[in-house]
Amino acid sequence: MSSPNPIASPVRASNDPGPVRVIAVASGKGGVGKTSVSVNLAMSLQNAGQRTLLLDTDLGLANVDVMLGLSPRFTLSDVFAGRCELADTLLEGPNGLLVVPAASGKRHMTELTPAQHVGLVHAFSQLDVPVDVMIIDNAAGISDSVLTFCQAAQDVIVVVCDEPASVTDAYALIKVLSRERGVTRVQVLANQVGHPSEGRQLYDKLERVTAKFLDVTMNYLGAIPRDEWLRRAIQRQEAVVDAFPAAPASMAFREIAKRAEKWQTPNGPRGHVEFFMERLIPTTRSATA
Ligand SMILES: Nc1ncnc2c1ncn2[C@@H]1O[C@H](COP(=O)(O)OP(=O)(O)OP(=O)(O)O)[C@@H](O)[C@H]1O
Repeated sequence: MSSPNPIASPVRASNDPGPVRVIAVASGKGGVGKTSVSVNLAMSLQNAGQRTLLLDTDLGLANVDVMLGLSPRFTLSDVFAGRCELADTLLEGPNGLLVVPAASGKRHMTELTPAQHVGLVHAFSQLDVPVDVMIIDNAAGISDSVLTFCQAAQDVIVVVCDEPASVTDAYALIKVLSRERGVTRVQVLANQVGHPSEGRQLYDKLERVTAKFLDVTMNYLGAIPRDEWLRRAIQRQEAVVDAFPAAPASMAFREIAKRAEKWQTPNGPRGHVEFFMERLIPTTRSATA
């Protein structure tokens, strides 16, 4: 197997971390900016002093590592193939951000079997790194994997943009999460907006229809402007918050991160998977072992 990964060695801080906050980023429709949101939100939280782990679960079209200019030696696909341990995949990104990369182009891997899900969450329970926040960058669509990761998270951010398909696909995702997976709260983030009011209008559109048909609490998280600096940062393989901190998108991401930091971690686990995910942190592990 691999040589020992320095990041994966026990580096637990002496102060016990609180429960890890798990935030899933999803969108329904592809290409709305979900990975850009995941990367920049994770980076903003890390820069604000939250020890953050960014998990790329998009096994079909992974690109978190590409966006951050990282060169994975192992990816999640290797974990599933038994070629390495989860700890071997851990990469250290800018400012100490931890990244678990997925593998691009493995279309057949986009759907995890229930056993692989259990294996993954079990592998997370074995990780011995202190983390305050875990951001999950999901694949587009409404696959079982997406639903499971969203269900496992304490908060779900649904990214929308100003395209009719984005709003209808976001609604379809929220509907399944609410009706089939017991998700009761959804944060909506509008991306690529031309004007702040555009974000609010998108949210209102979505909220009207969810209020009518679904039993789910919606919250407007805010908007990220359409920003040429973000595209340039992608070309430089950096998070825009690091490459161009004064860019409008960077300022918006920092605001969103501040809001996310204030979210209350629920007292009890929502479901079986969340129970295991919470074992990511050592204190809970000993309490639940
Ligand atoms: N706020 C923004 N301003 C300008 N361009 C943006 C913004 N957000 C995303 N983009 C553009 O949209 C493209 C797609 O973004 P991204 O890869 O983050 O989307 P995605 O939803 O994760 O896609 P996929 O579904 O394929 O994983 C980016 O390469 C970038 O050019």
